[in-house]
Amino acid sequence: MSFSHVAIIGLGLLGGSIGLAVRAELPGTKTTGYDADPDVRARARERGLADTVLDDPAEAVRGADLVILCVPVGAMGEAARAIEPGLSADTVISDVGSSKRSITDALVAALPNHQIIPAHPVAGTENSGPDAGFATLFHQRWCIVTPPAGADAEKVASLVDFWESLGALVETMDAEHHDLVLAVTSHIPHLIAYTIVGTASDLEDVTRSEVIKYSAGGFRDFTRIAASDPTMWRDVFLNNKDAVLEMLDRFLTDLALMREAIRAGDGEMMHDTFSRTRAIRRSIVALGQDDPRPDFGRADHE
Ligand SMILES: NC(=O)C1=CN([C@@H]2O[C@H](COP(=O)(O)OP(=O)(O)OC[C@H]3O[C@@H](n4cnc5c(N)ncnc54)[C@H](O)[C@@H]3O)[C@@H](O)[C@H]2O)C=CC1
Ligand SMILES: O=C(O)C(=O)Cc1ccc(O)cc1
Repeated sequence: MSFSHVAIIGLGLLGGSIGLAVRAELPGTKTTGYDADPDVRARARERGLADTVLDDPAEAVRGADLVILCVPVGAMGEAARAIEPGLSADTVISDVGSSKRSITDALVAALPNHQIIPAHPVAGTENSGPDAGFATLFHQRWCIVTPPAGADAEKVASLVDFWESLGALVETMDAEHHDLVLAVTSHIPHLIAYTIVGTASDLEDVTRSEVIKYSAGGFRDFTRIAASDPTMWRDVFLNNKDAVLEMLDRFLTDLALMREAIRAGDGEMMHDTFSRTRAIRRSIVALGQDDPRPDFGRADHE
């Protein structure tokens, strides 16, 4: 069964991209949308991020067979409560949040009588808001679906089909495993970027203009990630606390080993580690999972 009416709650980067992608890839599917911010709703109408943008969350989901919540992780429960009056009994409720365990709990608590099938398209940029979305965001990107125990298999299959239609590669796993994997592949890298850019800008003997001027090195890549939305990332760390702390402990142990290698002049240890990590990068490139688009990450890229 394919979905005929998709409602999108939150019309920023992810919600806007879903709306544009549905129009491009599933032209027979109707989209409606809502955002809590009236300025975002106005911009979403101008850009046509959904066929119809409504001023009321319950009206935005009325008649939809799939609702996708595209709001910050910490706002999922509130957004779910606001749509409840407009839902039908068999509407599938999904989301795109970057962590999964706490969102699943919040959605099940808010909508205990509905089919909740959370998902996380591992696709994004450092840009946010209604101008940031683009139709090809999900092409050749993983989307991880995390069905809770007892989820309706047919509805899970429909959600998998939906994401594949938007160009994504889909994997299913449980929410706990998702949170652990994403802690190390996404959440901690963002934490490192936020921290190193903060450290550099706090240095008293390096001026701000020097930080900007000489940022052509590895630092420049960190500044892109450190420009990501503060509300979104605050919510990720508040909601994936256990997995992030577990992976952060491991990372800090490895960082301390690296500090000791530098202190002891242990070039062999450094060379071994850097060779291993270079091989990881090369296997990612060989799998075609780096992004060949030179301007990927820019909202105006299409
Ligand atoms: N930015 C990224 O690269 C990625 C983000 N995600 C996840 O997607 C979700 C959305 O992120 P973005 O689209 O980047 O954020 P965004 O900031 O571009 O858009 C979020 C929108 O939600 C609206 N909103 C907030 N609370 C609301 C509520 N209660 N009801 C209705 N609208 C509400 C905001 O006004 C905003 O327009 C987050 O949960 C994030 O973790 C997932 C993959 C990638
Ligand atoms: O822009 C980047 O480098 C990202 O890492 C985008 C991103 C951010 C959050 C996610 O949950 C998934 C992807």
